[in-house]
Amino acid sequence: MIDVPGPAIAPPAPAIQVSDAAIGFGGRLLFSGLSMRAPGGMTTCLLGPSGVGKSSLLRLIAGLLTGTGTVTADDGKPLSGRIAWMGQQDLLLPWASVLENVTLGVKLRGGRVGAAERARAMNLLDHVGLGDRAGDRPDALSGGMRQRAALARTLFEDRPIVLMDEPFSALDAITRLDMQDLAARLLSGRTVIMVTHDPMEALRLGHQVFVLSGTPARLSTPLTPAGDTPRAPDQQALLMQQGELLSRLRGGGDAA
Ligand SMILES: Nc1ncnc2c1ncn2[C@@H]1O[C@H](COP(=O)(O)OP(=O)(O)OP(=O)(O)O)[C@@H](O)[C@H]1O
Repeated sequence: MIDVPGPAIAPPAPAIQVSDAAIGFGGRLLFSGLSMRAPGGMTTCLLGPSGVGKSSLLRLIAGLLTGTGTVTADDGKPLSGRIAWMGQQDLLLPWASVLENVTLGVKLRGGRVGAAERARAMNLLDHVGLGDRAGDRPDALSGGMRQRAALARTLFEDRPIVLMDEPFSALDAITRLDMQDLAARLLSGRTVIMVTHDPMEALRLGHQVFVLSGTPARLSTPLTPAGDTPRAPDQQALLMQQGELLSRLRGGGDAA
């Protein structure tokens, strides 16, 4: 957890268990009998070909999509209210300042943004390197800065579970590496499930990496890269695992 002023320390992040999940649209089954565990306080990455059902699985976990099966936390408490979401589009309100965007959740819940909330948001903006841009409108920021603002907004919600759907895919390669470093640092200790198209991103950030593939889709046995995150992209072991993931993505991988 990052050092932010606030009344409470976030409790330990729970593990998430998906059991026997199935989703279909218009008579087409994306997957069925799918089970997956995302360990508490760790990052689980999900790769797979376009259209296989990664976002649908993430939305099912978020409770945004109805399917069958169960999604539970291992502490026995409901998931509702404990999940923050970050997607590919930053969804910043163009007429609000960066600071107002970060604290938006308070207003959406009918609350008032007071000095404590502003201080916490400013602290987060400092952490993502936007402390001096708090008063700017989002259209004055670069794409990378906007994603950093979106990350600050996600962190402001201070939820133990963070679901991320291709959060960095719109960024150039270098900005993306920087964002991965930042995310690994700031999301440490939370239970994160991240959908990405980039095997190296998954290997840099994930404590476990699944590939979802096939029709209907199945999950591979997870890869579990060694070492702390974010891992250096030029590690020999990571490059070999990248090859393994690419082969799984092309359909040659194992399915659990
Ligand atoms: N609400 C919906 N109604 C009907 N079909 C849907 C809906 N949501 C997703 N689909 C379909 O389900 C399939 C899987 O979509 P999903 O977005 O989960 O895939 P994905 O693996 O995340 O793809 P991508 O990597 O391209 O984002 C697609 O064929 C998509 O058109």
